[in-house]
Amino acid sequence: MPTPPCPGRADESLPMSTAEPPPFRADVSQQQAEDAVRTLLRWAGEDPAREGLLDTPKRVVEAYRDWFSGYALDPDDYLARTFEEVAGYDELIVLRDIEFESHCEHHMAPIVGKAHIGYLPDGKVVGISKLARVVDAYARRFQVQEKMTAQIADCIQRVLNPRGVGVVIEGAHECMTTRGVHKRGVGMITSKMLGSFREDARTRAEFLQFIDVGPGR
Ligand SMILES: Nc1nc2c(ncn2[C@@H]2O[C@H](COP(=O)(O)OP(=O)(O)OP(=O)(O)O)[C@@H](O)[C@H]2O)c(=O)[nH]1
Ligand SMILES: [Zn+2]
Repeated sequence: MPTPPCPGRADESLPMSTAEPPPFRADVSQQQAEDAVRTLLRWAGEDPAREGLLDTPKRVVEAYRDWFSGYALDPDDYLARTFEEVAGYDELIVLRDIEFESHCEHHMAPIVGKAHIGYLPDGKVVGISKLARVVDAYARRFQVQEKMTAQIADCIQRVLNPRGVGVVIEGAHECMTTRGVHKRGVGMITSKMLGSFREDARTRAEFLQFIDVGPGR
C-alpha cells in the first residue's frame, strides 16, 4: 500500500478560511478535488455558485481528509510497543464492540459497525487502544468488509506473532439501505481466524462466547 504524504491541517487552530491545508496527495491538488465536487453538484442538477453551496466543495474535501485518513497510516506502527510487565500473560485477550466508520469501495457509501478482536499472546501484549487504532487505520479507507477483516487479523498476526488471532466484524452497508436493494436492518458478519483460533475449536468457541455477537445481547 503506497503511503501518500501525511494529511491534516497545517495548523488546527486557524479557521478554515485562512488555513490552506496541505495536499492530501502530492499528485491531486485541493483545487482539483474541490472542482470534482463542483462537477458532481452540477451533474446532480445543482448550481455550485448558489450561496448555500459555495463552501460545500471545501467541506466535502475536508470530510474526505477525515474519512480516508487511513491511507497515510501504517497500522503496524501501532503495535510496535509491547508491555514487558504482562509479557507472561498467556490467556485470551478480547476487545469487543470497537465501533468503526468506513466506506464501501463499490459505491463510496458508508459502512458502520463494530469490530471484535481476540488474540492469544505469545510474549507480546499491546495496549488495548492500539487494537482500536489498527481498526481505524484500515476502516478509514475504501473497503470491502471481508478485506478489512482479513487486514486487521493479518496485521496483528504479522506484528505480534501471537498463538492465534480472531477478528469478527459486524457491518451495516448504506449502499444496501439508502440505495439499490433498499433493505434496512441487514447486518453483515465476517470473520478471520488465524493460528489457534482456526485450529483449536475450544479457543475459537471461547472467543465467540466472549464477544457474544448478535442482536440478542
Ligand atoms: N461481499 C461484499 N459485497 C459488498 C460489500 N460492500 C458492498 N458490496 C456489494 O457489492 C456489490 C456490487 O455489485 P454490482 O452489481 O457491481 O453493483 P450494483 O449494480 O450497484 O449492485 P446493487 O447494490 O445490487 O444495486 C453489491 O452487491 C453490494 O451489495 C462488501 O463489503 N462485501
Ligand atoms: Zn457499496
